Amino acid sequence: MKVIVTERISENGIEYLKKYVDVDVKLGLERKELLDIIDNYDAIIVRSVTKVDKELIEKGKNLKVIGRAGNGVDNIDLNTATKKGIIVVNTPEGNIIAAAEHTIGLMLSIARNIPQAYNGCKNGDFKRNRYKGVELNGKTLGIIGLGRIGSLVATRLSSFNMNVIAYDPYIPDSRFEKFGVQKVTLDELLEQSDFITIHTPKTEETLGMIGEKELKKVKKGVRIVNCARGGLINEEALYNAVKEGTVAAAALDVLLIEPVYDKENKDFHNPLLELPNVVVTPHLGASTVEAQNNVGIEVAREVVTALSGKLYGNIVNLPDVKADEFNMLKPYMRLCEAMGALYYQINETPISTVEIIYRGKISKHNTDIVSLYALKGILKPALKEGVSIINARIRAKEMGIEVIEGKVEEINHYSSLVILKITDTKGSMSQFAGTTYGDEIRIVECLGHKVNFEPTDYMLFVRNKDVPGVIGHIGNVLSEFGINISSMHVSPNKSDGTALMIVNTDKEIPHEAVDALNNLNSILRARAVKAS
Ligand SMILES: NC(=O)C1=CN([C@@H]2O[C@H](COP(=O)(O)OP(=O)(O)OC[C@H]3O[C@@H](n4cnc5c(N)ncnc54)[C@H](O)[C@@H]3O)[C@@H](O)[C@H]2O)C=CC1
Ligand SMILES: O=C(O)C(=O)COP(=O)(O)O
Repeated sequence: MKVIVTERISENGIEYLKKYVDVDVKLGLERKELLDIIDNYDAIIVRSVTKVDKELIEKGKNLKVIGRAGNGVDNIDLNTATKKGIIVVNTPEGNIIAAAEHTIGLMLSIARNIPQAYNGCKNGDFKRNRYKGVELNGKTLGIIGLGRIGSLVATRLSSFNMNVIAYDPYIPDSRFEKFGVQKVTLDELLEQSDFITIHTPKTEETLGMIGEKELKKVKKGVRIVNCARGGLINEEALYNAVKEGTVAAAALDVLLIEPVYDKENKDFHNPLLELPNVVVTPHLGASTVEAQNNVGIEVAREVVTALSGKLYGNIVNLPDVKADEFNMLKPYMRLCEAMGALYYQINETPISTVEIIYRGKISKHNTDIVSLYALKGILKPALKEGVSIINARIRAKEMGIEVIEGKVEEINHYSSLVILKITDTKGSMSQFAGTTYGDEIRIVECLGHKVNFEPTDYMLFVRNKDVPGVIGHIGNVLSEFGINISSMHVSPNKSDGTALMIVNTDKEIPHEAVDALNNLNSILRARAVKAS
């Protein structure tokens, strides 16, 4: 496996990668050079500069993993990566302390005019009254986005005796309580805060979320910090608000358009830099020895794990599963993939709805990843290599399939059961249900029949007349092709005189054998099927 690293990550990360894969560290590549060579690589590792956009991903024909040595993934086209079944991993925890501490550093800087005073000193200006600042003590701090970094800032600045309020519509009240932060609306935050800091990711929704309209609502003299992403606070609106004096000062670690770091940037210009009370740092939030050691080694581990096909860890485009929960869910993943795989092997009609119902103990777990395996199983016979668990949900949606998931704690007989109800476009429903015993998986209901079989790679599904001698006929045909039966399950349907027979065999059943079976009078329909 070959991995390209396009931005500086720590040596410990590179050393780790070298133990498992071929690594090319190519810093400062021009965009065109990267586009030309990307198809040589199975994985790419970047920080915030390399734009892993649609064009690059599409050129990376062999890409399986995109690793982000850091937190924000807005430089990666997640949609295209997901559609292509490429795993995107990041290191969301490794640099959050660094980012929180930098935020606080910036806040103190603009409270006390430290950068300006330092510059003044360098130029022989010791006039203290020019740099009189304000204290954080007793002031109201408004945090937009109370996630990992926002909450670190909250707890640290509470000890400065700040009154901390926050706006974050996506988290439960318990998170505000946990950090001793008052939950407010965005308008309340704007109206009440003496200091505002923003810690949301950059998304379509958050880009420009603090604009002209919002800056009209702030307390006069507010100080604002942005150590998240450039443009979350509209730069033109901020410029005007600082110029007018509504905003007393701003500190930005990030800009909407950032020059390429570590290169000369003669053309770089941003009007905000002309304002004496705006302080800018060159995206330094994650630049500490500790944070870079953390994210370097973490990204290396994540990429190696993902390349080896293990689907847990910080996978951005998969549900969050920890290694121990992943191991516990593994048999259910196999079970659901196998149950799903049966549908298109024994039906032709396109699907309109897939219902996945988790009953019993399994219902208490986060089963999102199990559902992805069910969808992958269902779509695999139709899409072959074009579907993976990364893109299964998108592919299902593209095919017009509605996916419904349900959980019911109550259960009889089994400790856990997963039920798969697949409704086709003509309105008929095929139902499968299965359970696990330790690592073993069993399908216990199939198309209205109570059964009990292990889905394996070589199986025969037979609908036959429920008459004596059919088992012998099937045995004879298979033996003519040198195929051994390893187990057999028969489930008669008393009402119509037919039976469903599931036969597990020791090798693949060729077309000729299936044709021979279908020619038997007692057999209504025989199909060779696979569990995956
Ligand atoms: N300057 C730097 O070097 C660094 C910058 N960052 C940036 O910081 C961002 C935040 O990082 P984390 O705290 O780890 O992310 P996180 O995902 O833990 O927290 C983000 C929070 O923002 C909230 N949020 C999302 N949309 C919102 C909206 N419209 N209004 C209010 N809240 C909203 C979410 O509910 C979540 O609680 C990253 O996405 C990255 O862009 C991260 C590390 C270093
Ligand atoms: O981790 C993040 O989101 C950052 O913004 C840090 O970016 P960097 O890796 O220092 O280019």
